[in-house]
Amino acid sequence: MAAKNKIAILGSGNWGSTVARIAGGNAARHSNLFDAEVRIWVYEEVVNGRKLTEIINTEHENVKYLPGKKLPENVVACPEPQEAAAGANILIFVLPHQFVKGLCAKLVGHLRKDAFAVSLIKGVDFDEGGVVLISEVIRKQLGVPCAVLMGANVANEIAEEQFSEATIGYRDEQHAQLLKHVFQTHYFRIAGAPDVAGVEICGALKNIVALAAGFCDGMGLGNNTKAAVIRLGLVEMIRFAKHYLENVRDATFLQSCGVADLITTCYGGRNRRCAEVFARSQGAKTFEDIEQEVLNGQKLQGTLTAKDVHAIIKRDGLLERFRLFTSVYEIAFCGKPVASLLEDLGKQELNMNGDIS
Ligand SMILES: NC(=O)C1=CN([C@@H]2O[C@H](COP(=O)(O)OP(=O)(O)OC[C@H]3O[C@@H](n4cnc5c(N)ncnc54)[C@H](O)[C@@H]3O)[C@@H](O)[C@H]2O)C=CC1
Ligand SMILES: O=C(CO)COP(=O)(O)O
Repeated sequence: MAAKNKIAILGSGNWGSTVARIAGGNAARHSNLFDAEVRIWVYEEVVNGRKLTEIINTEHENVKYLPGKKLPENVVACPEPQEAAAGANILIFVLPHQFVKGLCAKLVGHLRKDAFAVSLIKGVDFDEGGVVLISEVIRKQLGVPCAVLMGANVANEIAEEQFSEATIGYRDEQHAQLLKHVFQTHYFRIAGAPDVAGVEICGALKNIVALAAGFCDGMGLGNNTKAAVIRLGLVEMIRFAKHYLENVRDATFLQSCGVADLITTCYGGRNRRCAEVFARSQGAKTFEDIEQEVLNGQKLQGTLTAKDVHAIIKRDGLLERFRLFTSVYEIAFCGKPVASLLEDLGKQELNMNGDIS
């Protein structure tokens, strides 16, 4: 008899813990489909004198990253990733993208033969060849297929069970159908798109645009400016996706992973919040200072992505085609004044033919 589907969650931050509420609930509810126990890998740390894994396994709450929300009792915290992944065939990767290679290195040789992954990670990697999606990093390092799930998903709102949507980007339709059962609830609605690259790159790039939106907020600007920044950012996201990746579908940008995630992050995300603080500090604080001061251990993904994206578009002589991405990088890392964002955007001639290419 085939082994039962078993879910492991690799990562336990703000989104990882929220997803543990959802996947834990669904594993218990769909007992015909899933083993009830869901293990979650927790990067061990001491919180109020106790190990975080011990707190989660006794209080059923991640008091540091998702305080005030109970996790289902069938969610079991493990300090070692191999222990969390043992016996699981559905591996949910949900940790800051800078840590994914180190995690995968520990998992090599410890996975079930029929294991497959889904990445909820919003970031991107680069090598000499160009853009490397995080789902590709996972697929190559572990030798497992990897889908993605992205969307307009500010974790705290989903933990409140407010209605929202997400998009699964997949290659294997059977995996996607099973993943829908892992994630879907009455308040968290799942769509699919056979476009892993398109879904994933939207999730990574919108974080750069969110920094620009936060700069606008920090300068005290209003809704029209932010809407323009969101639109210009979306154009650059589409341009970047089409330039660097193959077969990205136009329809993907209209899914939750596209325009909806861009909007929610530009209004309610951590990248936006930290960029606002950065702009108000007028050069007195770095993003590293602000991440530590504002996020209590949570991590920014947009600044790293802005740096990496800038390196590749500079290498390829494309800075003029990506003025918003370039400007965000120069403001965040090169000491350019925040107001230069709008000067830079104002220098580009807009098309009179309705074209956005
Ligand atoms: N929080 C949100 O609203 C959403 C987050 N995401 C994405 O999900 C991914 C994970 O984010 P969150 O769960 O929010 O995490 P988080 O930013 O809330 O927490 C950081 C996590 O990193 C862990 N960590 C710290 N140092 C580490 C190390 N050296 N090695 C491994 N782990 C370490 C911490 O223990 C913690 O679990 C990110 O790519 C993010 O963009 C996606 C949708 C929504
Ligand atoms: O991805 C997110 C919402 O979908 C969260 O964005 P932040 O990482 O900026 O909070």
